[in-house]
Amino acid sequence: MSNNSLIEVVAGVLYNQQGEFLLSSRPIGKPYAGYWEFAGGKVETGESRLAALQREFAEELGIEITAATPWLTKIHHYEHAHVHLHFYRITANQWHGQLTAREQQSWCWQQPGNLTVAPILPANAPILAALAIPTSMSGNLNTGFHSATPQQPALQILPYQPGIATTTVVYAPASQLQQLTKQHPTANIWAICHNHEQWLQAQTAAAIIWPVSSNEDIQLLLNLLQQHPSGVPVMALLEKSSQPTAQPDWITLGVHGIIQEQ
Ligand SMILES: Nc1nc2c([nH]c(=O)n2[C@H]2C[C@H](O)[C@@H](COP(=O)(O)OP(=O)(O)OP(=O)(O)O)O2)c(=O)[nH]1
Repeated sequence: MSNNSLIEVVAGVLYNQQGEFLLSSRPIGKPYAGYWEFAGGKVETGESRLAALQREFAEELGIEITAATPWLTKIHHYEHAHVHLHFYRITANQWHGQLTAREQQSWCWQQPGNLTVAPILPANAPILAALAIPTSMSGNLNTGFHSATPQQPALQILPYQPGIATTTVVYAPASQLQQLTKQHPTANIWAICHNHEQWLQAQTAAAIIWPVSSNEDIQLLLNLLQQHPSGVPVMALLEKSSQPTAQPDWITLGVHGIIQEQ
């Protein structure tokens, strides 16, 4: 199937001041009516993605979005349409107005990692899992990483080793991902990447870890985020030795979160 037959869709993960995000139910009359989704919809011809997001949030929820950060992208084939989904994050200070259900839909605030509504749109399950990944972590590649602030969902990830419990979240070099996934199909594996080839391999991982120790690492990551937006969340691992290097504004460039090396 050519890319031309893909329908471009934008969807926004809208946050409130408490760090909760918004889900809405799809109105009656649409495919998957009653399923929960992020507000959004199809990009119209000649419209930018941000403009589409602003229009959809105004039409569906009566609020104004002033900015949004590109986050994950995903292609999904439904029976009714083949969609290219572009997910954005919208922080509490990037929108204003009174939330109003303008399409007879329901909406509710949800905590990352603790969903209380069902069913959700089939394409959205990995997206909701990604939301439960903290945006701030610390640790090091030898011993593992953990959430850095108490407000974040708690998470610990450990280096992969044979025999480790499959309920543990682990990381391994991207080159080993395929083999490890075959051995442990249900495991939650993050992939460490340093280059373009590994970035593509890692698109089946639960998340990408991108170690940053030089300006070249930064440049390559920024190019990849631009040219091959990721379907899985990307964590920039800021190595101690890289601290004097000027850091870009990672989150607005599409990185999910930061891991500070300790
Ligand atoms: N809005 C939204 N759509 C999603 C999400 N996840 C997902 O797979 N989709 C799919 C469902 C639909 O096939 C497509 C969005 O199309 P839509 O029918 O909601 O778009 P729209 O509001 O522009 O609809 P319409 O004007 O054509 O009635 O993307 C999501 O989180 N939010």
